[in-house]
Amino acid sequence: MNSLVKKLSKSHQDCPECPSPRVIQQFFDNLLGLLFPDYAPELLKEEAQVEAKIEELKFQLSRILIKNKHLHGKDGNALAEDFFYHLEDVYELIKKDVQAMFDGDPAAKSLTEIVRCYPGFFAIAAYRVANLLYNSGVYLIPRMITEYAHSRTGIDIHPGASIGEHFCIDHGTGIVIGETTVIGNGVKIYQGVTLGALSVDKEDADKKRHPTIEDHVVIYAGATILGGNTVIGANSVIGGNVWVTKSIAPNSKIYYQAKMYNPDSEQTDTYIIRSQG
Ligand SMILES: CC(=O)OC[C@H](N)C(=O)O
Repeated sequence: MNSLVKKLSKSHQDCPECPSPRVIQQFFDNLLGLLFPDYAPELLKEEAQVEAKIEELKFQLSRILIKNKHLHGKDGNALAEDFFYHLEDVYELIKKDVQAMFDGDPAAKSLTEIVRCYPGFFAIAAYRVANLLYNSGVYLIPRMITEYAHSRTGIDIHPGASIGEHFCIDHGTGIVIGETTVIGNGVKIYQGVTLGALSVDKEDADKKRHPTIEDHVVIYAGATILGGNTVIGANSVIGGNVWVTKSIAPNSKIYYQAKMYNPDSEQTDTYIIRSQG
């Protein structure tokens, strides 16, 4: 017991001022409530209240970044200023995602429903906020934000992924989008989709390991698309449970056609690839 006390005491002493997950989660929840009143615990009825909330959150973020300089090596105040300077762009992007999720789901009755209920909204909003920080050279805090969304929604989007406008996730549980994934505009994906690496060698850390999904591709539930050189051409449809490790031409439809069990037949399951048109 004495040795455990000693070990724990040393690890507490050695731990830099790590931001706890709870601090980061609170910051993100408050930010989301500022951007989307449907998500806010209390409405900000006056412009002055909005301004005050922005200043409060900017102060919180700069405190976190200043206290944790070892995570980025930069000026925390300048990073926080820069983050809030670009926040309007992120806000506009998330609004387009909300519209895409509304347009993409016949079951959605209102934009409010998307913000209040859809896991895709929460996960994409977390990704967009995290990606803004990630692109300014801060790494651990964005990972904590997207992991918070992962724990809430089951949707795992790496903050380093690059995702275009009007991104739609419906249902979403079990989605994995890797660090070097590139996704174009107007892409729609369903639950259980993996955009992953073909191999997970540590030496490949600086390489593009995850696929590129071009504009207006739809990927149905459970599909797995792997590899940094794999490109899914624009306007393609990837069917449920399909496993793809090679590029697919634009306008393709690829789906897995399961055969019914027939004891008199030798037939096995087949993949079908064909062009739309
Ligand atoms: C999504 C995925 O393939 O993850 C594997 C590994 N974490 C990597 O980034 O390569």
